[in-house]
Amino acid sequence: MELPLIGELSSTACLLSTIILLLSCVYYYYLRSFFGAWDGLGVPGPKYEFFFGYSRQSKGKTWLKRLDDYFQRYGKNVASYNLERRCPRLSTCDSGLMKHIMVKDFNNFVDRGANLMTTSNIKRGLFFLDGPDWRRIRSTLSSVFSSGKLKVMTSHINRTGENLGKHLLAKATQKKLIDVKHECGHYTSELIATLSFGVNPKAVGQDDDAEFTVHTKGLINPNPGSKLILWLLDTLSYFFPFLFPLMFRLGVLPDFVTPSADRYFSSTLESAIDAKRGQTAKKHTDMLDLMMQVEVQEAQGTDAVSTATPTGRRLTHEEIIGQSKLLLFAGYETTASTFTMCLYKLAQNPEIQEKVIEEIVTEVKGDVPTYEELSQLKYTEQAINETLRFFPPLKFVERVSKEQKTYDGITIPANTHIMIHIWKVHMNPDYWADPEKFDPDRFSEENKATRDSLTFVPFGFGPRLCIGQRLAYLELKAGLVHVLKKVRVELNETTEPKAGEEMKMLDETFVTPEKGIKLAVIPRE
Ligand code: HEM
Repeated sequence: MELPLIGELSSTACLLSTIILLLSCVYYYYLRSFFGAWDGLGVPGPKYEFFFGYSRQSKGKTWLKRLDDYFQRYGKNVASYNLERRCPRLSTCDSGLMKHIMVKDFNNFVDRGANLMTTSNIKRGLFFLDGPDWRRIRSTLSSVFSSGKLKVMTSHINRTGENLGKHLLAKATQKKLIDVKHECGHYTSELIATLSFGVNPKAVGQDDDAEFTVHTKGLINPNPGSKLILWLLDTLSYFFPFLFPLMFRLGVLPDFVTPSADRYFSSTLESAIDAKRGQTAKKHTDMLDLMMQVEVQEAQGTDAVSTATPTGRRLTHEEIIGQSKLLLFAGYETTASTFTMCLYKLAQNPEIQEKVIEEIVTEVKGDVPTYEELSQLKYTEQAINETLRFFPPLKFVERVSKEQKTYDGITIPANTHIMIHIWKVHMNPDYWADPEKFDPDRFSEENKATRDSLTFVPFGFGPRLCIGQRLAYLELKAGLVHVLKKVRVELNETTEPKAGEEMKMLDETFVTPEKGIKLAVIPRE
């Protein structure tokens, strides 16, 4: 074997060093292109230190805890850079600034910039849309959630609620414990299926998850293998930001939406739409019916955006399928986890549970509550709100700024990714006295009148507020009425966490207690 000559070696080394130097220069200028955005603006934060300091200072801590460290150190507004999106990032829990972003200067912060890497048409769902598409579809969907439509939905909700009440009473009579998340999940999954597209999976009362529930749970929940790949790529993309979009385009990245669940819902929805088209002169009650009323027939060659009416109320067939999938996803986990945590908190605080029962008994005259009676349940709503303050199903909401502007001395550069940290607002002692105490009276009319409304934002705020907020309250109140008319919930020696222990969640994205929640149910009469 011939050995390479010294001269050849040095020229190879020279070539390699030049390439490395060139790549470093390109990478440096690439980072500089967005890494200077906070310079001279005076907003405190780790900024450049973020790059390495993020992991070094906060070893072994979850990202929420790490962020908490930053809030402690820098205050309510923390400036850094979002390496994945290649833009400045502002993390905030400042109710004053939130008011500018979410309400006063909303037009500068319309977009959420949520880029879901998927080929599914759920991407056409309201949550993921920006700009004119978001405005058009938001105004169309608003009519689906009007008081009149919600009133009609109450009878569907009562049917499912009654079944849940009877099922829990049977468990109570048999002295069986209940897995609260399982029962509440079946309630909300049955409701969202019925209300969204008139299909009843009859989930309530079943031991196993119905096919519908399995797919709803799995829709945007990559399997552990995919999660690991996504996590690795996510970490690598801090150094090679082009990696994520490139691999997605090449089709080698796991889809964020589970393909089997996506196919299941596409075919279920297409069948439901076909069946509905075949019907003549019927009452329109579910969300799919309502969306079909404003559908633009693509077959007629009309383009939804350019032919939108002045009120912007038009939807294409593809958008209807996308909205339906999104409503399933958005409406299932959020409401199920709130119902679960509310029952848990009521079991932990029997005197508060007693007050809720008392109100239900006083206000709800018959076996099933009317829409009007549900709206009279003030204390019950206070208990739901206090649960949402403790356990907001979404930890943060996002916005992207259009132009650089200054609000109360804080300058936000253009194209900044803003993360509004709901959990930090809700647990902030500057806004809430004794935040760790569960106290529904914080939401009494008198207390509400003296509180800054931006300090309680489980559904977001302003024009991009959760569109399903009123439906969620309706489902939660009706659920509580049907359950508490039949049974009381109590802690049991198997209930986790034990008194004084912190509740651990499976991950930081959703409110899913690591060990589930088991409660005893006691018949009320
Ligand atoms: C306790 C239950 C729920 C909670 C806590 C919740 C929370 C949220 C939050 C925080 C946002 C973002 C708002 C913002 O950026 O300002 C949101 C958006 C949204 N939610 Fe909910 N949600 C719940 C139930 C529902 C239900 C039942 C539905 C529909 C069936 C729904 C549909 C949506 C949609 C479509 C959006 C996107 C709105 C837009 O971008 O215009 N949510 N939700």
